[in-house]
Amino acid sequence: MQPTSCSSEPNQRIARIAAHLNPPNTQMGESSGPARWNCRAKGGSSGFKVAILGAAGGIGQPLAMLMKMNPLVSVLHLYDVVNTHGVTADISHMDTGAVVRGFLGQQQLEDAVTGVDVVIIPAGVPRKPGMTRDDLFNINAGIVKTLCEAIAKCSPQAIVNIISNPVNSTVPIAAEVFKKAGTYDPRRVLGVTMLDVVRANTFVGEVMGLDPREVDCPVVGGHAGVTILPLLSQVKPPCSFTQKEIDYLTDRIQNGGTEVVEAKAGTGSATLSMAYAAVKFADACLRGLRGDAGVVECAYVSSQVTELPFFASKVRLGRAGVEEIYPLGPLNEYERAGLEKAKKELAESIQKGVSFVRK
Ligand SMILES: NC(=O)c1ccc[n+]([C@@H]2O[C@H](COP(=O)([O-])OP(=O)(O)OC[C@H]3O[C@@H](n4cnc5c(N)ncnc54)[C@H](O)[C@@H]3O)[C@@H](O)[C@H]2O)c1
Ligand SMILES: O=C(O)C[C@H](O)C(=O)O
Repeated sequence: MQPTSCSSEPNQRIARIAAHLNPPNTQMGESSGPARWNCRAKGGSSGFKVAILGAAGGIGQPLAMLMKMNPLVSVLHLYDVVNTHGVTADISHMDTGAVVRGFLGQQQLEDAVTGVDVVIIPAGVPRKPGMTRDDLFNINAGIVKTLCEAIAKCSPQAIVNIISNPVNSTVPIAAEVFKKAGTYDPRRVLGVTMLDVVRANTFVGEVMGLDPREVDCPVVGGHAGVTILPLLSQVKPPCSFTQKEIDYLTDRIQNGGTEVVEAKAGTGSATLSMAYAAVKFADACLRGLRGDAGVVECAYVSSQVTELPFFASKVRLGRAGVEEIYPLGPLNEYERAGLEKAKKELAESIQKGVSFVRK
């Protein structure tokens, strides 16, 4: 039997492995030059380059694991201000195609985002019981702004998936940062509201005795309280709900995040279901980038569906990012009343985000 062919000499191979087991000193704030800590010098599969910013966090870790399993990803950049090396070492042992590289601290941020196709941002603090998502604004607004400044500079063509709360404000913040840098493409900045759809499909499935994988419930508006507007009249397969079921489902979908925050009792908010939803959404973005037809998901984007500058609705994803935004479709009276409430709160959250960057 012929030995497997390999381009490098055995000594070089060992040296390469040793280099990655003894990474350069990259404690927070220290830079180690452009090489960084590459867990493998060569990748297996051809595919897309994805960066996760906030990769060592509650969402970031399972998200990184699931993205390492995604066959569309060939290079995975993991960035955080703490603990990136541990997460990178751990995930890099998975025998899937993507090459994993870790980046630690602000000085490595630009390297982390350079040349990537998709950036996913779950960086920032989560809620504790009694807090609203807007209570996170003071800390997370600045984090998202800094991260987007680096993306605007180093990867202006990247598709950006924003998870950090309050999404209703952090997406406008990102848009303003890109506008300031002269690199804004509204098709490429997307707020991730997928978890609302995931929850809606699950809860509708429970009530109607359906497999949640067969349920498609659009959720529009935004990602906080009353701005989360499930369109139960448009559920597929078509379902006939009683008013009691509609009240129950609307309340449960709008407060699904709070349900998890309270159950976690001060230790954080949804992380595992969010990582699942984030990967589902990022995978849709990657399939769109690849040129797949008919990739449609809900997302919070720059929009003309209502008079507000940002709104979540069904969008078609393609090579350029958001290639089409679908109208809301026929709403019943209950949903029209919900829409008015949602728009009022959304308008304030959007303005708050815009003012934060323009001040
Ligand atoms: N969009 C959604 O549906 C949704 C769902 C769940 C959570 N979230 C939000 O996601 C965010 C993260 O939640 P989590 O549970 O992972 O929190 P976490 O505290 O567990 O993790 C956040 C990570 O961000 C990192 N971080 C902090 N500042 C950073 C910076 N400047 N640059 C890079 N990384 C930085 C932290 O070091 C940490 O590892 C929160 O704002 C939360 O509200 C959104
Ligand atoms: O509820 C939160 O604070 C986190 C997230 O937005 C969620 O919906 O689970």
